[in-house]
Amino acid sequence: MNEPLVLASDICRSFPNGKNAVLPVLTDIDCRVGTGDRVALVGVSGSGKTTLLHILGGLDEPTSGSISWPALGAREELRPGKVAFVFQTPSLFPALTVVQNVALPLLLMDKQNDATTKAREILAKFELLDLCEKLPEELSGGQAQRVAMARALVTGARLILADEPTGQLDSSTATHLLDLVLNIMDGSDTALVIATHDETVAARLNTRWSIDAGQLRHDVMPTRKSA
Ligand SMILES: Nc1ncnc2c1ncn2[C@@H]1O[C@H](COP(=O)(O)OP(=O)(O)OP(=O)(O)O)[C@@H](O)[C@H]1O
Repeated sequence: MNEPLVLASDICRSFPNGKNAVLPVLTDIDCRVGTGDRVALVGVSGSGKTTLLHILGGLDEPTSGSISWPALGAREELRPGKVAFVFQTPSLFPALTVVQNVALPLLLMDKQNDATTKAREILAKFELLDLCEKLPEELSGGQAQRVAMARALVTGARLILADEPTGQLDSSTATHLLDLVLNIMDGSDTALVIATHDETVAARLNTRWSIDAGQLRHDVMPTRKSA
């Protein structure tokens, strides 16, 4: 059953824009993310992809409209256990090793006992076991994004929101990251929403949302198998 994780209705988001002016970014947006969904959120730079992801994950609130998380609970209960973010810019803690970075959300959830074991398990799936004791500064961009993805998946969150996770990677590194993510999530109920400029990334996901001039268009794509 495709259970609703996020329901957004008539969402508008505007920002102050100089004296007495506002910048409307999102206008009357309706959307739903259900269990197991794989959504590509596309749109030109500045179209509002990050803004929408932040609203869907409860990091930001709409100016008007309503949003709820029927299967997840209240906004303040979403993170880190139920909703996980992968940010556009590097977000690993520089003083923590790879395995410590990935274990961190489990520690925040008071799951100290098996945090390191779980972190190592997910790092193995991302082909990163040999980098466990490295610091973020010792990683390539592609390795760092794999660690960030591993950290998002380690808690068993039911919704992963990834903001251009491949945006700074070359195409073969980007493809490898996406292959790993889709294979690891294959058959899982966890939903994935990826904001991307990259049409090859978007083509790998079965639902496509595009933002243009504040409006969200929904295109359902034929299901594609991960490589
Ligand atoms: N906190 C803020 N205050 C004011 N304006 C903002 C704020 N956050 C976003 N904006 C504006 O909202 C618009 C949409 O920004 P957003 O980052 O959501 O776009 P995007 O599609 O994710 O862009 P990119 O692909 O370049 O990351 C931009 O014009 C941006 O300047």
